[in-house]
Amino acid sequence: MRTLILLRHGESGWNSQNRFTGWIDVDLTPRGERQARHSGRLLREAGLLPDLVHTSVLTRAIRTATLTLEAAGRPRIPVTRNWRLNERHYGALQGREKNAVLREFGEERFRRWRRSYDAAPPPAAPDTARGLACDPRHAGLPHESMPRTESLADVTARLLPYWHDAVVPGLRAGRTTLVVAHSNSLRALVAHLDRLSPEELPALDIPTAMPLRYDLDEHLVPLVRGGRYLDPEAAAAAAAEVAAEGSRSSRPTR
Ligand SMILES: O=C(O)[C@@H](CO)OP(=O)(O)O
Repeated sequence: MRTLILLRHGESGWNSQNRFTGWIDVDLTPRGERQARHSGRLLREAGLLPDLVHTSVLTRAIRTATLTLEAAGRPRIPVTRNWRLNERHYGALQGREKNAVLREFGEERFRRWRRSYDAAPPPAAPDTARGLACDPRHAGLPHESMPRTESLADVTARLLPYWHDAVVPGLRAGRTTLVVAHSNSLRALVAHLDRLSPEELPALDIPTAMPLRYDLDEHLVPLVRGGRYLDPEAAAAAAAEVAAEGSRSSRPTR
């Protein structure tokens, strides 16, 4: 059996302000830091100690991984970072308040942009892609392929090569593997593992900083479809909050 743990970063500044974030590099709030440490304690209590870690190149995932590993008592294990685990590029919606986007474009478009498989939000301005191309974190991503918006299908297409080339070998070698990423890169990964259909995808919401355990057979098929959250009740409540974004106001950052 192989064990994979999926973890969305803790609350970021723009999560608390209810803003679309995407590739914008927003840091954790103090609450997000506490959530990350709590995730580490949950791992330790469950005796689920990672051997390998993969994160995106975004600060909120990198810092969540660091704080989680410290609290789990595994601060020095190998961590690999790659842009392919980044959040979905949310195009021109990045930085905008979810409530305002819902009011401006209506429920149906808002839902399609957030949770459908194939709809991409309107693209960001071309100069944003030029800025990303200069960032050394995206070395290996050709300038002309730098995204200006992404659907979940696009995220799946850029994520799966990393899954197969970098994550799967560790799992096959029997290493307990932690992947610290984002709402939509993890939705893409869960959809792949659980073979979710495009019709099942809209109902999938990943809460912040709730470790999700997948035990996989030798073909990397989950023994339990959907995996198991280490704290299932808290995860269900937090996932319902994510689903309701757009209709909630921002949260004070403490
Ligand atoms: O804004 C984003 O980048 C993501 C995560 O916060 O939003 P959503 O969960 O709505 O896809």
